[in-house]
Amino acid sequence: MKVLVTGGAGYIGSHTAKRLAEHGHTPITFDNLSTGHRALARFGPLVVGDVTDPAALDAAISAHRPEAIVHFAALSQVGESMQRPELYFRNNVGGTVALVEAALRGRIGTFVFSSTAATYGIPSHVPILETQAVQPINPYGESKLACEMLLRSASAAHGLSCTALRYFNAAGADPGGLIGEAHDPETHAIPLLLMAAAGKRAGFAIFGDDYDTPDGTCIRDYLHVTDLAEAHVRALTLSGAARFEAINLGTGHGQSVRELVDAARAVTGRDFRVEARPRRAGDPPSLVADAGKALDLLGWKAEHSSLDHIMRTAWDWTNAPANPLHNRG
Ligand SMILES: NC(=O)c1ccc[n+]([C@@H]2O[C@H](COP(=O)([O-])OP(=O)(O)OC[C@H]3O[C@@H](n4cnc5c(N)ncnc54)[C@H](O)[C@@H]3O)[C@@H](O)[C@H]2O)c1
Ligand SMILES: O=c1ccn([C@@H]2O[C@H](COP(=O)(O)OP(=O)(O)O[C@H]3O[C@H](CO)[C@@H](O)[C@H](O)[C@H]3O)[C@@H](O)[C@H]2O)c(=O)[nH]1
Repeated sequence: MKVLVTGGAGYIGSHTAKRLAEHGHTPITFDNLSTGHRALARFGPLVVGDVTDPAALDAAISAHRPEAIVHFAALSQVGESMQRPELYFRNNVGGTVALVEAALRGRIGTFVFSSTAATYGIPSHVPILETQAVQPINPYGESKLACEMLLRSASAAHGLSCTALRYFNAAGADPGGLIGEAHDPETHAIPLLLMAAAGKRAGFAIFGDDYDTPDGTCIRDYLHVTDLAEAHVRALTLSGAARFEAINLGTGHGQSVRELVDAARAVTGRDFRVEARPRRAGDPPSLVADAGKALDLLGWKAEHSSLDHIMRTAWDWTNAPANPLHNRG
């Protein structure tokens, strides 16, 4: 199958493109390289373009004739979204509107969308089921929820088959050392910890140690990016016109920020400075997936997501020559 992968030059998109190619599919990456890297788009053709640009989308679709779309292209920093909500709605919602319209013009019937646990906001129950209320607490989560609403309606109106995958925390890197997480600036806990271990940062700040959790720090459900990639390939096989599903992708187990610190020290064998700072705005205390629906519908469960494997592969990637950020301070 030919699959248009928007955002395929980014972290999760590049791992999914690799997995698609391993399954015999052809990923066509469509990316504006705003936060992605040309070097990560190495598993099929790369079209440089913007998802908010209908003409660029039409040109890519008529040149490559994809049968399905996997849509990763988005801005995804919660803090930035609080400062510049209009940018997040324009890029994330505007891009998804343009892409749905292009899919309809190009008669592409299958659409897989990168959604997020941020759609739940502060959950009333953990682990979180897909039936729980979606009440995002920041513009990033709101923009993703708006996209889900469009996809649900477009599915009913036009017979599109749409799957919104609500990721919990993507982490780790492909063990081959050629692709991984390369955000600049980096805001995610695991790469920041490993940059501190590598001496590229002065230390690591824990954002809040006074939460109502066992050790006072936030709990998240960390999922290896190769597990995440496999779920997308399976989602493409879900069929049925006018079908919309929102599916959690997580392990069902949570880890605290302090547990991350311990794992980073154990895997790297290095010590680094760690200090507690005030809470970061917009951080829910605990986000853990109930991943039962993914098992039922996709036959998928996390298989490579031990914290040790996540940390080891992320550490190898921190030090890999192919990492676009390798030589930066
Ligand atoms: N990283 C996580 O833990 C996580 C968790 C939940 C959801 N997500 C979602 O997964 C997706 C991928 O996240 P990521 O961590 O790989 O981010 P990333 O920044 O590495 O990848 C996003 C890619 O999209 C591209 N892009 C952005 N706007 C574009 C536009 N208008 N046109 C074309 N390309 C554009 C960027 O250049 C980049 O290559 C995003 O939609 C994000 O919201 C990520
Ligand atoms: O320097 C840091 C960075 C993070 N954290 C904490 O570490 C945890 C994880 O933070 P981070 O890695 O930034 O991920 P999240 O903020 O949980 O967000 C990720 O996971 C969400 C779904 O759970 C997605 O919606 C987002 O796109 C994705 O970035 C949180 O409790 C943070 O407060 C720190 O203590 N210090």
